[in-house]
Amino acid sequence: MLELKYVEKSFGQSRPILHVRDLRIPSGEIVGVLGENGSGKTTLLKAIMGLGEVKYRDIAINGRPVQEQYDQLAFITEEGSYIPKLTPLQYADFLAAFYPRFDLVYYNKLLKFYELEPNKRIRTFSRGQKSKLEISAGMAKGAKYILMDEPFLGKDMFTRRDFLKLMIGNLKGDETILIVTHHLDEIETVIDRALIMSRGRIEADFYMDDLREQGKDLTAIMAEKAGYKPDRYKTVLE
Ligand SMILES: Nc1ncnc2c1ncn2[C@@H]1O[C@H](COP(=O)(O)OP(=O)(O)OP(=O)(O)O)[C@@H](O)[C@H]1O
Repeated sequence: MLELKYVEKSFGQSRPILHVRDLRIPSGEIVGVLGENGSGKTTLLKAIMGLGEVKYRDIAINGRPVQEQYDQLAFITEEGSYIPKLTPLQYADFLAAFYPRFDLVYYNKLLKFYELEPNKRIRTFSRGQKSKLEISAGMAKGAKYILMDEPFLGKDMFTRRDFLKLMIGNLKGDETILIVTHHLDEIETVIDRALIMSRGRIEADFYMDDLREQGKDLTAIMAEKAGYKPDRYKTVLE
């Protein structure tokens, strides 16, 4: 169970960019973290990871502070958590030392699948290759809590589909996954639960089965929660 009792982040005197209270995510859930640009999704994931300063932070995994159990967490981000001066194979040694459940066989399979050169320095990889390495490392850590910030960014449709299939296919069932994305149609059938963020708060929190029972889909509920006005663009053209 990942439990955010209270987390708040703000810059100066302005309105908090993150303000979340009493959010509980039981083990094994795949949760989509959704919302408009600037709604606080990345800030939420970073707060869980303990990255960046926050005003208040009371977050626990199974009742113990997150900072005591970073080996349980993997953060997959476009910014990259790899060590650029290392090669993928050297990086594997580092990962194996830090993550007790690191799966070298799976990591090597992913490197091969993504056609990543194991003995080339990561810093010399293209943006897309670095991103694939980030995913390979993140998925092979054997972490129980996997936080993904826009894992689809800059990836073509087939790479996105493969990634989802690979991710689902390798889960053991007790992993908790938080996935920030704007690709609603692609994750709609993958996630169990959705959080919709707005202005740093969780505006909606629901299970996909309940949404389907109501005959709604993610796009409709997002538009509803965001107060999307289909004609607003016309104010620019007038
Ligand atoms: N250094 C900063 N100073 C002031 N405001 C900041 C700073 N960094 C982020 N913010 C603000 O925090 C808010 C939340 O940003 P965040 O990156 O979490 O949004 P997001 O939901 O991930 O957006 P996107 O979908 O565009 O990636 C934004 O309104 C952003 O302007």
